Amino acid sequence: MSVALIGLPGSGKTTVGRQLARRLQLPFVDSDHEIEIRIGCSIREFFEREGEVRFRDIEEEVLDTLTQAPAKVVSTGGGSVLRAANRQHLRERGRVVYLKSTPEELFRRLRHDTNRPLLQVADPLLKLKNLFAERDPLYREVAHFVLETGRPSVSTLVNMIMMQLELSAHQNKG
Ligand SMILES: Nc1ncnc2c1ncn2[C@@H]1O[C@H](COP(=O)(O)OP(=O)(O)OP(=O)(O)O)[C@@H](O)[C@H]1O
Ligand SMILES: O=C(O)C1=C[C@@H](O)[C@@H](O)[C@H](O)C1
Ligand SMILES: [Mg+2]
Repeated sequence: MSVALIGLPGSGKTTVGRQLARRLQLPFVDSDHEIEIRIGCSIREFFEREGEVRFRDIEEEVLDTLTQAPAKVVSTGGGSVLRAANRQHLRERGRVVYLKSTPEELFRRLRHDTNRPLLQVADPLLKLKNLFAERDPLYREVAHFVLETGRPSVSTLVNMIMMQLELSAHQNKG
């Protein structure tokens, strides 16, 4: 069964997803990366040229494909939960882990980053606070497990996810 990681930009979906895939011996796929292959340019460029709605259409198609067999670890784009179709595909077709981070923590991590289009604004911390307010309820709705990313290292987070997955596999059997 596939595992999808969801959360705000910078919450660690790609970093944690890669290590988790290694542990589970499953292929790792980053949906943003798949989208960039498909559009033939960076997401940032595409956002500027074609706008967000076109981007979300392509994201929906890519997620529909990635949530189907074969099993894999999927690190999703931060906005993947905005569309109901994506929420349904993610939740019903696999296990979903929400990497929950505070806006302040993300701001510290991403201050110097220029690749995340939504954060190229005058006040990125305010933007992160707004994104959190809008999306945290959606992430929680979709997730089977929620992990706070504040203190744990990446490898601790991976261990915690492994434990949750094993626990839920046992519960499903019993
Ligand atoms: N648990 C953690 N503790 C400390 N730093 C972390 C942790 N997880 C990720 N990071 C760091 O935060 C930054 C963002 O991580 P990453 O690129 O994996 O986030 P993401 O969720 O994939 O972001 P995006 O949605 O924009 O693709 C990276 O520099 C990464 O090394
Ligand atoms: O949070 C978002 O809406 C986004 C996050 C990135 O992962 C990309 O998917 C894109 O930049 C949009
Ligand atoms: Mg990523």
